[in-house]
Amino acid sequence: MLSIQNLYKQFGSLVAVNNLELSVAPGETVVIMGPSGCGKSTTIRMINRLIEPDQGAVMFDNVDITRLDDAGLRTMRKRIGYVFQQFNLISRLSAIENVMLGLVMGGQSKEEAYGKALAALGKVGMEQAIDQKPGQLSGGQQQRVGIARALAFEPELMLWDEPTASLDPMLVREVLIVMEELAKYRAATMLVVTHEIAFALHVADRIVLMEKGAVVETGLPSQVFVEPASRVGRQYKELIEYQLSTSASTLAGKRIA
Ligand SMILES: Nc1ncnc2c1ncn2[C@@H]1O[C@H](COP(=O)(O)OP(=O)(O)OP(=O)(O)O)[C@@H](O)[C@H]1O
Repeated sequence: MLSIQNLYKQFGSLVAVNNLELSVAPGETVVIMGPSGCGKSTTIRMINRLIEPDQGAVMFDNVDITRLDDAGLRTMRKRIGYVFQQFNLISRLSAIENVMLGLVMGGQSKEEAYGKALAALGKVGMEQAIDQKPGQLSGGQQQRVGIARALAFEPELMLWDEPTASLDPMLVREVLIVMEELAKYRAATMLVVTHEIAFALHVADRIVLMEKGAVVETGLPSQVFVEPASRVGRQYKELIEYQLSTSASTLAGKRIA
């Protein structure tokens, strides 16, 4: 469904993405991980051209997104949902107005947009708060509205750029649960950049590990995190083992276990 070929991006003298190759099959949930600055966000943003690639192709349904003109790109973006790290909601608009806005701007009638926005807010468990303004919502609720805004277009592909990174740790879970549900029901093909290891282990069909702008390893979570073939994979394995051992001993020490 999505095939990224030879993708390259340089900022000044810094090579952020270096001839990256990556494919995602229909319905798959692929999680991209790797150290800070390895080019994850730049890659995901080049797919819908929030960042223009210097070279390479992004084939989606046999169309090269990098070669689309403005009108073609606008049409294509309706098929590709994008969830940002920052929620980017408009503070003077209610939750449902935020979700409706893109639909109405895309030419849909208010009635049609309202119906789709309501359904999308229902999918993220926000039907009780449709009239609240962003300032009245928690960070987790705001991000769920951000997810509904993408879902309202019924996208075939959803791109997630660190969707929990701006959240208080106590609110991360509610967003991960929504993402897990979407992955479970294959609501869309999902390409997710995240540092949430538990989500990657539990929900991803496939993990892609990046280092220095390129893919260094790809495989099932059970392969990549258990028998890693790359340096980055071994670092994640050690991190997971450390987290498991410290949580187990802490729980035992606190007599919770
Ligand atoms: N607009 C820009 N101008 C200059 N350098 C940039 C720009 N955007 C990203 N970079 C640099 O490109 C490299 C890759 O950045 P990117 O944000 O893609 O990394 P990342 O893997 O998503 O990191 P993180 O996990 O910290 O978000 C980094 O060295 C970053 O500083």
